[in-house]
Amino acid sequence: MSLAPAHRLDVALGERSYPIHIGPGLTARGDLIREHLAGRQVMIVTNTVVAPLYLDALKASLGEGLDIREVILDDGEQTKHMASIGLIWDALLEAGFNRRCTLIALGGGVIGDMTGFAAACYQRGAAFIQVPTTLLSQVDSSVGGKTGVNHPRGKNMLGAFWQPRLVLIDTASLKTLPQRELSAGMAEVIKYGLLWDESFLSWLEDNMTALMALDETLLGEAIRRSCAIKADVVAQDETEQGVRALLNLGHTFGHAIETDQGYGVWLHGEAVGTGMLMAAELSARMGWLSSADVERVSHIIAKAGLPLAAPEDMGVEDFLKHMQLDKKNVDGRLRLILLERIGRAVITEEAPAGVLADMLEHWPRSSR
Ligand SMILES: NC(=O)c1ccc[n+]([C@@H]2O[C@H](COP(=O)([O-])OP(=O)(O)OC[C@H]3O[C@@H](n4cnc5c(N)ncnc54)[C@H](O)[C@@H]3O)[C@@H](O)[C@H]2O)c1
Ligand SMILES: O=C(O)C(=O)C[C@@H](O)[C@H](O)[C@H](O)COP(=O)(O)O
Ligand SMILES: [Zn+2]
Repeated sequence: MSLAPAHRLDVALGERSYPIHIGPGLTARGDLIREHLAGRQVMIVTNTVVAPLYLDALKASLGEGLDIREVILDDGEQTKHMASIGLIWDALLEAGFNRRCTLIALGGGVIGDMTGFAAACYQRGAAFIQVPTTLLSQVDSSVGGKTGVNHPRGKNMLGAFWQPRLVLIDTASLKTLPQRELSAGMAEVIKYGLLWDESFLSWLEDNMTALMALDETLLGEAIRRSCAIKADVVAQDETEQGVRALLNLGHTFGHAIETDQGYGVWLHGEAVGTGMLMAAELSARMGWLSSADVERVSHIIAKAGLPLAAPEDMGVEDFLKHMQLDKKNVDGRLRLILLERIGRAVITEEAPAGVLADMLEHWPRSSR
């Protein structure tokens, strides 16, 4: 008999509710996946880095009697565009798959976001399952159903809300993850503490050194707590009409950096790390955070190995140009996620333009 996963959480969305299983070795638990397949037809979507590491194990665990195909995409954020979605659709049609097929995303957030988007549109909606293999995708992108691709003018500008049927998180897959990617994922973990749960932030401060050294028990706990917060927020506001926007803390600045520098030059998590510190500094200028609070944010972001300075060639106007296109804005008014205090984020249109511009002008810059 198979062992139970270490943790199970649920994203409560009525008839579209789904489980998140977290634990080491879950890539071998094809039985958990089989329960959620729409039919016999299975398309695994992965990339050239992840396929040699985990594709065979996943296929073997799915067992007999299925029609399993695969599409192996190029790697990287720069591949997160419509042409890659076309390749997934081509593979599905080539295989003759119908509406009762299931797409499985095996990889990081780029693969997860694209597989979900391809599934959302395929024959007006096919089932999909997330098997996330980076820290970032395990704590954030695999949960909540935001799917999509980038446009040269802006991050995630084309997409759909489309929920997976299952999120299967094998924490052992983090052993092969490069340290830079671990840091990037840690940015989104820190985000939950900053926006929702001060006690989680304190726990991260106490344990960051061990987490960055891949302590398995602590990482499992960080992933569980992160997914629990995300599942809670998404269950309250699936399509970002209100509270879900708080999950965008640091992203207005971060997406501006990613778009400006060219996708993949700054990792998403790196840009979010710097963006969260910028949000903290602006919150202090609004009179909400103290300078000790900002120092606290700066310290944990640095401890996770994330950059603090903005790109040296990005001026105030570059930031503002990208921020004007942000999806949260309403009728041309800039909406930001700032911190009222540590552990409590707010959506605001109140930041004065002059204060924002001054903050951006004096922000430290460096080359990468
Ligand atoms: N949908 C959401 O809610 C949401 C949330 C956060 C981020 N995102 C998106 O996620 C993307 C970033 O995801 P990411 O940080 O996972 O990047 P990624 O998908 O590019 O993966 C990072 C790198 O790690 C490699 N990799 C993956 N698993 C590995 C493993 N186990 N061992 C070794 N290498 C491995 C990948 O091939 C890639 O080179 C961005 O596009 C971002 O916009 C989406
Ligand atoms: O799930 C959410 O909601 C988030 O905002 C999570 C973010 O970490 C993630 O980067 C998301 O893709 C950003 O969404 P966008 O709507 O700002 O493109
Ligand atoms: Zn993010």
